[in-house]
Amino acid sequence: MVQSSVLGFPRMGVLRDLKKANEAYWADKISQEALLEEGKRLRLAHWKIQKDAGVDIIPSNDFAHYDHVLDHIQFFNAVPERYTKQKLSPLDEYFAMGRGHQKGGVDVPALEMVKWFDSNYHYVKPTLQDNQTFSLAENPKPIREFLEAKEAGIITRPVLVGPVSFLALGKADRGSSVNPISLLDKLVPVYVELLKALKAAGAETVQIDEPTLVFDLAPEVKAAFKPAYEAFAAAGDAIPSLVVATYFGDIVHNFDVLPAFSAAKGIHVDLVRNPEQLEPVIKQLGPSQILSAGVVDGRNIWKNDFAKSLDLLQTAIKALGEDRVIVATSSSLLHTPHTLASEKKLPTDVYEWFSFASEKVKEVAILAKAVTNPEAVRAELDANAAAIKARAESTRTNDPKVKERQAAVTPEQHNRKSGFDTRYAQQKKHLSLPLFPTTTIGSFPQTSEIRVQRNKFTKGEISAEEYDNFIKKEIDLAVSIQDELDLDVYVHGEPERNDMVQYFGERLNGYVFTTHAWVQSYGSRCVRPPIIVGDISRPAPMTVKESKYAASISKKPMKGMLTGPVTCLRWSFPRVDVHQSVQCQQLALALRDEVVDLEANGIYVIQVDEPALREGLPLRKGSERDAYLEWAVNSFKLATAGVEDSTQIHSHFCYSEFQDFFHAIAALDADVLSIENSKSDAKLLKVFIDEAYPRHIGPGVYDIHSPRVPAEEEFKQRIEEMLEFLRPEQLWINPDCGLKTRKWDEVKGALTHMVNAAKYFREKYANKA
Ligand SMILES: Nc1nc2c(c(=O)[nH]1)N[C@@H](CNc1ccc(C(=O)N[C@@H](CCC(=O)N[C@@H](CCC(=O)N[C@@H](CCC(=O)O)C(=O)O)C(=O)O)C(=O)O)cc1)CN2
Ligand code: MET
Ligand SMILES: [Zn+2]
Repeated sequence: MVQSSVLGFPRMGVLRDLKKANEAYWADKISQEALLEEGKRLRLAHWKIQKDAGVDIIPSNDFAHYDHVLDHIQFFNAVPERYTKQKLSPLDEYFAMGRGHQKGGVDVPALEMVKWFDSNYHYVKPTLQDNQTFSLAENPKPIREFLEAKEAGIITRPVLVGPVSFLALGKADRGSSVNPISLLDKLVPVYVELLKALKAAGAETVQIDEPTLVFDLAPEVKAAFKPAYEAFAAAGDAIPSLVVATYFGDIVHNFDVLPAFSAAKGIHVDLVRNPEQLEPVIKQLGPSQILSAGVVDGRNIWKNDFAKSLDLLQTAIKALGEDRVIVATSSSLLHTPHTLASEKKLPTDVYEWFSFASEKVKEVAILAKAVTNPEAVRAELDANAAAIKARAESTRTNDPKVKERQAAVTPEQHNRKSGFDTRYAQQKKHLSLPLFPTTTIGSFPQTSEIRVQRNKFTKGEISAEEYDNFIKKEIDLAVSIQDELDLDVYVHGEPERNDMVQYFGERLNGYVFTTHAWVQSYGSRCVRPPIIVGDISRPAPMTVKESKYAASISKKPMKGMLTGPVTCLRWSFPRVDVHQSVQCQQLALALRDEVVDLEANGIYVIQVDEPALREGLPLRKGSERDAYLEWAVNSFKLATAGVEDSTQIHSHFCYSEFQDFFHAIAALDADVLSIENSKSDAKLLKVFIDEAYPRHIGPGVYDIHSPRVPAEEEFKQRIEEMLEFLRPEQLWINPDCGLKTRKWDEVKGALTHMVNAAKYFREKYANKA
């Protein structure tokens, strides 16, 4: 019999229940018991959804109150001393690592949080010491949750991040220099202890995730698999059997690692991303090893094409036999929304094209039956074929006008009229900016008042005019505060935007959007990615009204604010029927019109944000990366190059790893770049001298993720450090990202100090000149 399996289920619940419970607990509105009870309720509900769908292998320990990697940090007792010494309850210590803790005399910042592979999910980085030790926490979470499910009558397959990936995804703590992978010998025995305990509790199999296998691995990381998995093999029957799971890429380039898993029961591979790895992987399996075939997409919301999946599954069964193939999701379903059933406003034809997590678990179960006995699920197969056909034939997907315009794109459209020196000379005259110009990244606090008014407008409780007037008042407030702060380039504050991507999706043809399709981004923060269903075009200006109004009441240059084509694409659910480069170029053309319209309406500084440009970089070096960089950079240039030399194009990136990516950022040819650098060493800026970067740069001078207001001295010191690497006439002074998650008093305090520091250097350098 072919079995079905799910690698992980989303945690938030139907109505973002977990977000609400966590935030209520943080605000002291509910007790710790109430929060833990809510977690338990959600886990049970999610197991039941999978059981009722007929899934054979259901995961446990995939749930997390904040992040699953953070769970491992805690149950392996790898919590840095700055947290343990606070003697908080385990739950509070856990949240302190996730989001910092400032309460009752305790003041510790959060651990670093970074992107999970190429997704918009963020995990907490294991932060390791030179003298790091590991041990198993008392009553560790994987055991607790396994028993919880068992009590409810479900024998689950616990999920663990494997030891090599756990270490490889970590880093040395500040002040330590340990190479994380060198800690393997200390960590593996603790895994063995945990696996033994799981076996004793009744677990037959464990899913052990080693997703780093899709990367190009450093030799010492690659070499770590053998000793780790030999230690597991040596434990024999004392531990459950293991299925080693990989996802988000292919593992063919790491086949020399596979012998390390010879004692494992099976290997899971992502056949959505890389179907071509199926046959080579089959050849690599040991004589009785199982293939877990990831055919149902964990990263996107399209209904599975059963005919296509069944083809892959048949190939596997022919080679391995029914008992050695498991039908699975490609990855955890963490990256998909909870259920399509909540969507009451989708066009009916389009509704039939999608599957969210609760529907995907049914697909896995149906495929497992269909592959050996199609007649048993004939109705489901027919309905699926009809839905796939309807989408293929839909007129929604095709817009001949968009295609015509794409066919007519010329190389010249990607280039500004003149080089930077000529442009800058004109911009200087036109904008009359001082040395060390100050600005912000776009958003100002999204207050609860703003959310309430938007919600009322969405529900029809206030009219469009009332909502517009409210937004105007918010812009008035933002402008008057910037007057007081004496900033140099203003922003309107983005009060009209629910989210920097969703907002644009809602204004473009070719998109549909949802009402409840939330996906966790980090901790309790969620996003509702809009869905690209067809060719994209712009029916009308999207931001001109607000920017024009803001400019009309402002005595300084007003910066227009757009989300770039790559970020719009990456933070949406893209189509899978045309290449992403095609969708990105369509977005670029729509944004190009917006940029030109902003300019025509008196906006002469325009920022096009691309924070997802780096995240979209293919995980492995090589030709795929080069191809991505070419179309991604071209899309940005196409979107922005339609303006006069005197109009200044800014772009913003909020991640610090720009070194390996420098050439792509430089190739964008933006007049001004703002980058997140506040948490890293200013030395990283050296690349800008080494590469003789000619244009202007605003490395974030402070971290907006923290409520903390840095002193004026800290700003001065930071700027002083930056001036070691950047020329004074090149340097802008700005925060490291938008201020939407902050409160107004924090913003005013920090920006006052920031502007004062800029003025200090302005004076100092004026005297020098
Ligand atoms: N798409 C995207 N990805 C990103 C970022 C980003 O800004 N956008 N930033 C980086 C970090 N990730 C982030 C992700 C989410 C949030 C965030 O603040 N999310 C908000 C939701 C934002 C939103 O869409 N809000 C809507 C809907 C608000 C809402 O909750 N409405 C209630 C009803 C209104 C109420 O009574 O509160 C509901 O629908 O239930 C709005 O403002 O209109 C949240 O989780 O709280 C921040 C950073 C990387 N990835
Ligand atoms: N303009 C956007 C903002 O200020 C850029 C955010 S990048 C995640 O919020
Ligand atoms: Zn940002």
